[in-house]
Amino acid sequence: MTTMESLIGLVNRIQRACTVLGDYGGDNGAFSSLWEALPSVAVVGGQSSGKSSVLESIVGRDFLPRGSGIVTRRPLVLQLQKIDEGQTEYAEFLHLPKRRFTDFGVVRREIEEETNRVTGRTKQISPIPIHLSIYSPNVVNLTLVDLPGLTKVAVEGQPDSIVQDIENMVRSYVEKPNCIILAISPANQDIATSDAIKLSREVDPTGERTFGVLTKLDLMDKGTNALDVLEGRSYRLQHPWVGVVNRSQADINKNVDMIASRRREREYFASSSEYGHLSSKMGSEYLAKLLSRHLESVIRARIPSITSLINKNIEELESEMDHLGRPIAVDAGAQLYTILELCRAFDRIFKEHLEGGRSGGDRVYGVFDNQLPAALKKLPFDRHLSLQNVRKVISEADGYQPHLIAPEQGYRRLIEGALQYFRGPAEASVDAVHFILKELVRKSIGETQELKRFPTLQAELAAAANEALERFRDESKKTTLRLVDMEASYLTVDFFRKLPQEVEKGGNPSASTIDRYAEGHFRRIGSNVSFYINMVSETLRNSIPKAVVYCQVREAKRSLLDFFYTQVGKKEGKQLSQLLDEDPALMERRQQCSKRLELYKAARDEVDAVSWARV
Ligand SMILES: Nc1nc2c(ncn2[C@@H]2O[C@H](COP(=O)(O)OP(=O)(O)OP(=O)(O)O)[C@@H](O)[C@H]2O)c(=O)[nH]1
Repeated sequence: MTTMESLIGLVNRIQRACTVLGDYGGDNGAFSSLWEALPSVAVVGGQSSGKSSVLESIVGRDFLPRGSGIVTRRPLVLQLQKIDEGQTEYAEFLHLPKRRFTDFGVVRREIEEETNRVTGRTKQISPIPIHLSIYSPNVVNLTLVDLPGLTKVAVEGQPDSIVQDIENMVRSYVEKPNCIILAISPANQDIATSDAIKLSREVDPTGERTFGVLTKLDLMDKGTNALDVLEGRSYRLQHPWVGVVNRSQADINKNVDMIASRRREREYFASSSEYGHLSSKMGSEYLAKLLSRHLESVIRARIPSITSLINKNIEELESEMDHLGRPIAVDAGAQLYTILELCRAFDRIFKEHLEGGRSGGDRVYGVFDNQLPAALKKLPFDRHLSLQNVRKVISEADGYQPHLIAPEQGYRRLIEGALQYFRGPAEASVDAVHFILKELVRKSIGETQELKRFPTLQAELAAAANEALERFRDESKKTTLRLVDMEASYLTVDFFRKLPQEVEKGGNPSASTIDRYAEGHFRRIGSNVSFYINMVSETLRNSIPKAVVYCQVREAKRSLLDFFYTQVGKKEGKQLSQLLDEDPALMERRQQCSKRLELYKAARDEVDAVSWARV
C-alpha cells in the first residue's frame, strides 16, 4: 500500500467512525468535532450546474439519483478507492455493511431510499451523511462530499425554508478551515452569478482552499470561450481552474457510458482550438488526480494536529469518565458484586465514624458521660422520699396490722416505686444513641463517593440500615429495662442488715414524743431508701451504657447490613439492575462520553497504524 492510499484511507476510516458515532460536524454540544478536524472535499454548485455529472465522471459510473427539484437532500460522502485493474468494481454503504453492490442502478435506488429513510417523504433535508464507498480500477483515491445543490426557489412539495436550509447546511461544511471546496459553475453562465463562487468567495476570500470547476464548455455560444475564467483572469484562485465537458442530456438519454464519455472529453480538449494548450490540465480525470494529490498533501500536513487533537480529547474524556464513574456491568453476578462493593464502601465509612477517624462516635460517649448522669440526677426522688410520702407508703404497706419491728413491706414498696423512675433515663439513653447512629448512617451514605451515582441503592441502603437500627433499639430497650427490673426484683440484703437497729429511748413517751419519734422514724427510712437508690443509680449509670453499646453500637458495627445482604442475595438480575439505576442525566452523559472515547481511540489506532506504515 502506498503512502497516498493509506493517508486518504485513514481519513475515510476515521470519517466512517465519526458517522457511526453520530459525529458529522454538526452541533455536538460540549465536544469538539473530530470530523471538523479532518480535511475533506465538499462539492458545491447551483442547481443544474453539472455537479452530479462531475461526480459521476470522476467515479466513471452513473449512480446518482436524478429528477426534478432537490434530489440531493443529505450529504453523500463518496469514498473512492482504487483497486487493481481487472478486479470487480463494487460499491458499499456504511449503513449496509457487508453488502456489495455491483449494479450501480441499485446503488442509485439505495441512495434515494436511504435519503427518504431519514428525511421522510416530506422532501426535507438532513445533515446526517450517507457514506458510500466505491472500489474501482477507474478511480483515484479520493473522498468527496456531495451536498444539496444551491437553489433559489423551492419546488412543489418542498417547504419554502428549504432554500435557506440548504444554504446553511452547505455553509456549515465549506466554512470549516479544513474543507476543500470544489466549486462547480457552468460555463454558459456569467461566472459572477455562480452560486458556488459566491459562497466560496465569502468563506474563502483568498481562494486558497477553493478549486474552481467550469462545466458545459461545449454549450457556450459560438464565438465565445471560457479562457478568461480558466486562466484565472475573471476570478482568481490559488489553484488552477479546471474545465470539463460532461455528458449532455441527450447523451444521458442515449445511455452513453461514462468511460466512453471520458474518452470523448479527452478528445474534446485535445482537438480544441481554444483549449488545446491547456488540454493536459483539463477534464474530469485530471481534476480527480489533482484533487487526490492535494487532499493527500493536506492530510499529511494535518496529521500532527489531528494526533494532538485526538490525544487531548482522549485525555479529557477519560478524566470525565473517571469523574462520572465507569459503566456498570450487565450480568447479574457482576452487578451483585458491584452492589456488595458499594455496601462495603459505605460500611467502611460508617465504621470510621464509630471507631474514630471520622467524627460522630464521640457523641455516643457524650450520651453516657453527660446526658445519662444528668437525667439520673434529675429524677424526683426528693418528692418520692418526702416525709409525707414515706409516711403514707409505710402506713399503707402493712394494712390493718402495723409492722412490729422493721417496716419490711414499706421499704420494699418505697424502693420499688423509686426504681420505676430509672426506666425513663434508660429508654432515653437508648433513643439518644439510636438517633446518633441514624444520623451517622445518613452522613456515611452522603460521604460514600461511589454511591453518589446510584440514588436507588442509596435509598434502599438507608432504609435497610435504619430498619436494622430499629431492631437494635428494640433489643437495647428490652435489655436496659431488664437491668432496671433486675434491680427491683432482688434487693441487696447486706445493705439492710447493716442498717443500725432503732433503739427505744427510756421514759414514758408522751403523745408529742411519740409524734416526734414517728417523724424521726420515717425520716430515717426515707434516708435509708435514698441511700439505697443512690447506690442503684450508680450501678445503672455504669451498666446502662454497657447494655446500650452491646445491643446497639456493637451490633451496628457487626451486622448493620446483614439482613440487607441476604435480601440482595435473593434478587434476580432485573431487580439488581434496578438497584443500580442511575441518575438518567448522568447515564446519558456517560453514554455520550464513552461513545466519543471509543471514536477517539479508534481514530488513534488508525493514525498509529498509518504512522507505523510510513516509518
Ligand atoms: N452538454 C453538456 N451538458 C452538461 C454538462 N454538464 C452537465 N450537463 C447537463 O446539465 C444538466 C444538469 O446536470 P447535472 O449534472 O444533473 O447538474 P446538477 O448540478 O447535479 O443538477 P441538480 O442535481 O439538478 O441540481 C444535465 O442534463 C446534464 O446532462 C456538460 O459539460 N456539457
